[in-house]
Amino acid sequence: MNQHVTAEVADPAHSPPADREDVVRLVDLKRRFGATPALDGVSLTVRKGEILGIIGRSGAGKSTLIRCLNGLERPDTGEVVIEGREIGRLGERELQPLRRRIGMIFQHFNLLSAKTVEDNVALPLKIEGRPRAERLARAAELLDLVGLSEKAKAYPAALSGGQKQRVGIARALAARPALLLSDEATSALDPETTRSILALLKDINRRLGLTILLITHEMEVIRSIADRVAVIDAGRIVEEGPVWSVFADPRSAITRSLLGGIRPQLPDEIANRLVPAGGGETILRIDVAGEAARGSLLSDLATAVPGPFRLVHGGIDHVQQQPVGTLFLAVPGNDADRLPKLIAFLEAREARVEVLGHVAGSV
Ligand SMILES: Nc1ncnc2c1ncn2[C@@H]1O[C@H](COP(=O)(O)OP(=O)(O)OP(=O)(O)O)[C@@H](O)[C@H]1O
Repeated sequence: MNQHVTAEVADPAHSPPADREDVVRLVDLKRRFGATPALDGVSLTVRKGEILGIIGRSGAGKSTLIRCLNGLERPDTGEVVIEGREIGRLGERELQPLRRRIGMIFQHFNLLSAKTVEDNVALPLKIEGRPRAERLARAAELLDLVGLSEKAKAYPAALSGGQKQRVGIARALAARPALLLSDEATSALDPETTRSILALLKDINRRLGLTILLITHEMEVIRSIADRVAVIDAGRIVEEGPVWSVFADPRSAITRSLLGGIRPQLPDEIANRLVPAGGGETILRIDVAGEAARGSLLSDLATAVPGPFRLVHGGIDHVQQQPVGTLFLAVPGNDADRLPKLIAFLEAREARVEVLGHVAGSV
């Protein structure tokens, strides 16, 4: 892939953010289908230059949110403001140019099979009535950006899924949008291709300052590239914040459940032996992040509260360059004073500690 953005690509619409102005602002959006509140008071902003991930389970309201954003659906109440313009009051004709400010990529790519790769990429410019030479020049520039120059004359059927999505990304950028809206864009791809597409999106975001709103049901996608995450459930935003802090300290049950697969869990062979009370060993779950996870927490703990403990599972991971970790400790012994001291020491270091239970003997 071309690692250098040409001056022609890095136009003002793509320049890095000078300030934190909002590209999209949703204010108390409500949309009901019969008795179902698909959106139940959603307020959100997408800031210029950021990658915001919206995650939710099936039926949470993600598609309705997207349709309200691109004007295909009118909310019952609330405002959709794109680059400072409230789209709710606009007629279909006024909506068209605003829609072009949003480039979209889709789970199933939505390429036109009868058109070549370069014509697919150039399609938004054709709709704008741009001359063919200009369209093809822009398509060539974008195919270079996504690393597919040699496929310009190929038809979509000759491409792999990952290549098709690269074409989709190039097409979404053709009209120099203010926002790239990614609707489950990696859900149909294998893990390796997913990683390469997410890396491409991150790269485009960094180098061109492109604002991205990414809708997904996979926490791994959020973790790989988003700056901020909003969790939607039953039409409401139940949690929102920088990705690393939501990973480190998920507040809602739905976030914890969405994180379930990628946060360390107590191995079954220990979890199955847990009992609420008794002798043997006490099993602690310790969640740490940021500064607390950077220091020498465990050796400091051993010095401050002498006596044995063992790390039985877990470790420190990195999310957005921030350490985020979960440690499972087994603390033997029946010194009733020691456990509260251990917990107090850890909490003073801003770790969250949970006593999961006890195992007879040792784990
Ligand atoms: N046109 C419609 N008519 C009736 N109910 C609808 C309609 N569109 C959405 N809903 C309902 O609104 C709720 C939110 O649906 P939505 O499609 O926005 O969720 P989603 O998060 O995109 O789900 P998925 O990931 O499965 O696509 C669901 O209960 C859905 O059944």
